[in-house]
Amino acid sequence: ETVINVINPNMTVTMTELIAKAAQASASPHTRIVGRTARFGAASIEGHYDEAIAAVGMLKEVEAGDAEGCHAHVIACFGDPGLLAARELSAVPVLGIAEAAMHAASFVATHFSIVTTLSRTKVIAEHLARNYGMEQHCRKVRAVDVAVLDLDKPEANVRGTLLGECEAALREDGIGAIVLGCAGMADLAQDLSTELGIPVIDGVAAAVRFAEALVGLGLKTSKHGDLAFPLPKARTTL
Ligand SMILES: NC(=O)NC1=NC(=O)NC1=O
Repeated sequence: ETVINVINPNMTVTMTELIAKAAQASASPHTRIVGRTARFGAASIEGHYDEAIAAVGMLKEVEAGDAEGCHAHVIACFGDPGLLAARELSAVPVLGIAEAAMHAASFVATHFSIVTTLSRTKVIAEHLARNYGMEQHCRKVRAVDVAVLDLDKPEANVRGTLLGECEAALREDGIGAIVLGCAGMADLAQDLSTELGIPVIDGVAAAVRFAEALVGLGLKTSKHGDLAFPLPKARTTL
């Protein structure tokens, strides 16, 4: 059995449930998904400050997963908060949903656009695309301006707004695929992909399958050099 620790770095349990459901739907039969929720940080992550404090709570859940002997971690927030810190901390593979989604999109299209939540978080996705060497593939980061915790509210009409933004991207951006820029959109990818007739990628599903692939390849996070375990020293623990 492969155990994948899927961490919601925000503190909203209903989002963890949506994420874990999407993760299990994507996983192979012999993979067990353990969904974990950050117990320190923010109810939702919508900016640099939220990401900084959420990373601390996320890292505690990496420790919990490692203590349980999980085979890989998925950081299920589109900012990939604390990704390299988690890779230092853990010896098993750690994937962020943004990195996984962008790579999946680059395998099926020459160019893609990202559709995320609030306009103020677009810069975070732009920084990630640059850091991941994806600037040649990522044409544009768009936003639907729906708050993360409103994504599951019927009155927010997220599906309709997302569909409209995706159609504009298809018309204007010269792309072949769309990346959904929030873990809270995980349940919408399939439906939008069918409606638009193009790959619409949810990073939760992509990260779970890539994690299974790395485990299957016997690959673990390298502890030589940059991602070696953190140096022992006095630290404030939660
Ligand atoms: N772009 C985003 O809004 N990302 C996210 N904020 C969260 O709280 N979870 C996400 O995936």
